[in-house]
Amino acid sequence: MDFGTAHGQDVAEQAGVYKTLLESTRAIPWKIDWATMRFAYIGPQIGELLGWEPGSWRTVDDWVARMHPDDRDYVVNFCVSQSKAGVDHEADYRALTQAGGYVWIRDVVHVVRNADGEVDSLIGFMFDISERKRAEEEVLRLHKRLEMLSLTDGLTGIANRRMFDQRFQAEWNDARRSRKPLSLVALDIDYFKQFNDGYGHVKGDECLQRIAHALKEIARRPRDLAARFGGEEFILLLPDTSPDAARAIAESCVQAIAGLRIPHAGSEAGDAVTASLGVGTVVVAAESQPVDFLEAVDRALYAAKAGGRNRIETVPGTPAP
Ligand SMILES: Nc1nc2c(ncn2[C@@H]2O[C@H](COP(=O)(O)OP(=O)(O)OP(=O)(O)O)[C@@H](O)[C@H]2O)c(=O)[nH]1
Repeated sequence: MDFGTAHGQDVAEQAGVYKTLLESTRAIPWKIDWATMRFAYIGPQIGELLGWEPGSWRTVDDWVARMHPDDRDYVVNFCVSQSKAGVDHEADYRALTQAGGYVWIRDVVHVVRNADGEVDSLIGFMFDISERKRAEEEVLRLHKRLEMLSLTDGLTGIANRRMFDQRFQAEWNDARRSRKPLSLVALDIDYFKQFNDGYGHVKGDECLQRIAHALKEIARRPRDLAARFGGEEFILLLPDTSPDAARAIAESCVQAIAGLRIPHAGSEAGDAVTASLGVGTVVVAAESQPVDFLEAVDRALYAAKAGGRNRIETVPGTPAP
């Protein structure tokens, strides 16, 4: 019996089994020779996944060239430094397909050292993680949407009280640093209870929507914000806005609402929908509080109500422009 041949056959058979195993998994095996930086092997599955034939993967440059440009620097630097240090690692990146698309890959890399402890080669597996990435992106998208919804008023689609509170605090802090005037315009629809009673809640909702839309058109500078404060009350946050400019914006609100000509037979302030407004401007001092300013503007609004409605009142002591 020729043991040598039998042993040789066993080894060959075993190698065949391993090759079949490697090439029938969904993960794509590969090997790079460290000295030459050439692919010693890449599984044929790569052709199925990316469209590039196995033979076209010659050197690491082919790998780098077929990576999304935005991922390239980070992934290459990371993999090279880990490999040089002899540390096993993994990296996620988008691989270019022959058709011009991208597939998310997780590359899991093992650093093989020779008897002297020097890096001999890299072997690894590429996994197609597109599904997982899609799921992650979907979660992120839903999260952003949820966050946006939590800051938006459901009826009118403009900012809600929560968003106003956040932005007001941020602008307050900014105004304190910059010493630039910060203005608020608070607006409450007149005799809205009678409107609902006379025309019904659906028309009431429609009225709120139209007014919200008009206010959003007025608060149009990038940092301005029109928000529904609650019920039939709205508020405009106007950073870097002088008392005169804030007053002019309040007047625009009055005109815009008049321009909508929403009939309101039950109003004692006219035969169309009107609003009462409070306006205030502050140059923020170190010790002053946003809530005090907001309350002062709200008091001006109620002074406008008490004064007969369909008018604008200004917070007393509003600083000169
Ligand atoms: N249709 C509709 N009505 C609302 C909504 N939110 C608040 N309201 C109504 O707004 C009305 C507010 O009434 P009041 O607070 O008495 O104020 P008003 O009738 O406008 O009186 P003045 O503000 O004093 O002129 C109530 O009838 C609420 O039901 C809403 O989302 N949709």
